[in-house]
Formats: sequence, structure tokens, C-alpha cells
Amino acid sequence: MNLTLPHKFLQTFSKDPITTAKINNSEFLPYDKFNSKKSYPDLRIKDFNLSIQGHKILKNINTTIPNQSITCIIGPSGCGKTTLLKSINRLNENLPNVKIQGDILLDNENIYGKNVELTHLRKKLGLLSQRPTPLPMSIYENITYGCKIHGLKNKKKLNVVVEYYLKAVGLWEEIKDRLHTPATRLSIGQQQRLCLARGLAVEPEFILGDESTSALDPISSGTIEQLFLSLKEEYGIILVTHTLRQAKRIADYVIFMYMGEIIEQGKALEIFENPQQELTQKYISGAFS
Ligand SMILES: Nc1ncnc2c1ncn2[C@@H]1O[C@H](COP(=O)(O)OP(=O)(O)OP(=O)(O)O)[C@@H](O)[C@H]1O
Repeated sequence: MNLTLPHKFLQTFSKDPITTAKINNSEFLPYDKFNSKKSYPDLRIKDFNLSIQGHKILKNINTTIPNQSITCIIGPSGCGKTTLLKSINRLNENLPNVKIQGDILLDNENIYGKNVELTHLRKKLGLLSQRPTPLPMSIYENITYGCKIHGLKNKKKLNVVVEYYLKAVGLWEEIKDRLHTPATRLSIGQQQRLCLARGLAVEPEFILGDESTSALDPISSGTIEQLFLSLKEEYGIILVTHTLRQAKRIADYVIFMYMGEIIEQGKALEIFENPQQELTQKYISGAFS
């Protein structure tokens, strides 16, 4: 049975005839959703505040982050970039004396809603940390771990998923002969690409990157940047970055933060070339960092 591939992503990465044939064959389809139209929900943050021990860390954050684009969160050290990113993945709520107010909406559902299951939420919002965090298991198991949690058990389908996403991050040719060796034996750059593949394998809506290239050598960092540029066809990408040059290279949208507040946000070209706020102008011109 021939199926029309709904995702540009699939079309982009399924150039290999064997993979394409496998994916076009329903027996091998990793997920039912490969056979349905993918939606691209925006992420909306409304009146969001976070304080720790009475200390206001995020103040009245309001923004809409579009899907199918790269949004970079920039600002000086300590301004709340990482706290905001972690809030999107509900990673702050168990900190001692934390108080959170406001809504973060994905698919019109408040991710802080009472009935939201964290496993389900984190499937939609994949986090790529600063340093690669491979699980202490094989390369193959790193990719299949999340899929199994989300109910994919069929070995043939898992094989397709592993090959497919390792190809998507450009790792397949490098490591296809050692899929069952420990992931920790990969180079740091390879580990980061593996972690990206692991996140993609559960088909998130957004990829959240916290300085995801800062621990990498320039070549690996460039590879990850290129991947983000390809992946934005199919995912929303939100990146915290210290590197203005990186934001200029890849951002479609920019959020500039200072002392827990959003000072200015908008299209990257406009923010970089014609910032409206004095603080933004100073930060972008390098007057402070
Ligand atoms: N667990 C915590 N307990 C207390 N204060 C915290 C905690 N986590 C973050 N903060 C404080 O919140 C503020 C924002 O920190 P955050 O890490 O979000 O900033 P950032 O902009 O990502 O900084 P950097 O660029 O240096 O990584 C800082 O003043 C930090 O000290």
C-alpha cells in the first residue's frame, strides 16, 4: 500500500530508497501519525510569573512563539532565559519555594493544567541540554527508549525509527555498524546529535535547546545549527543562546530578556537591525553582555 508522506521532514530525509520504501509500506510505519496531517501549534505564554524564595525571576512574560521557525531567547547572564525555557517543559515546579502563575498554552491546552501528564507533555516539548545526556545504554536503545514508553513495541518499526532519525541527524552512516554499543563511546558532538535524534523519535511539536551547541567544537556546533535550520520545516525550535552571532545566523524570531522581563521581541532582522528599545540597542551593540 502506497502512502503519501505528509511531512516535508519525511520528504527531506527520506531520500534513501530503502528507508523510503520501508516508510511507504504500512507494515513498517513507525507511527500512525505519519499517515495523518501534522499540525503546527504555536506556543503561547500568558501573564507568566515565577519566583523562588520570594525572588521574582520571571516577570509578566507574554509571548507567542510560532511553530516551523527558530526563536532565540537572548539576554545577559542571569536574566531568566533558562528559567523561561525550563518553565516551558515544567522543569522548575519542584524547586523549593517556587511560585508559578500564568499560563503556557500548547494546542490550546495549558501545560500547567491539573490533568496534564508530564510524560505526555515532554513528548511534545523535547529538551536538548547544554551538554549531551545520552542514557547509559546502547545507541539503539537511546533512540527506542522514549518510543517504547509511548507504546511503540514492534521491533521492525523500532528498527525503522532508529534508522530514520539517525539519518535525520546525519549520524547513520557514521554509526550504523555499532548500534548496539554504548552511546557514551560516541564523541561529544555525536552524542549531542544522538540526543537530538532521541528527542525527535517521539515526534515532538517543539524542540527546546538550552545553549545546545556551547559544549561542542565548531564543526559539531555548525552541524547542529544546520540541523535546526532543516528541522524548522517540521518543528518549532526555541533556543537559549549567549552567542549573538548564532542568533543572527539562525533565528527567525528573537526574544530579548533583561532582569526577568521581556524587553523586546519580534522578527530577528528587525530586532538586530532596528531595535526599538535602548536596552536592546545596547545589548546588541555589545555595550553589556
Ligand atoms: N534554583 C534556583 N534557586 C534560586 N535562584 C535561581 C535558581 N535558578 C535560577 N535562579 C536565579 O534566577 C535568575 C535567572 O537564572 P537563569 O539561569 O534563568 O538565567 P540565564 O539568563 O539563563 O543565565 P545564564 O545566561 O547565566 O545561564 C538568576 O538570578 C539565578 O540566580
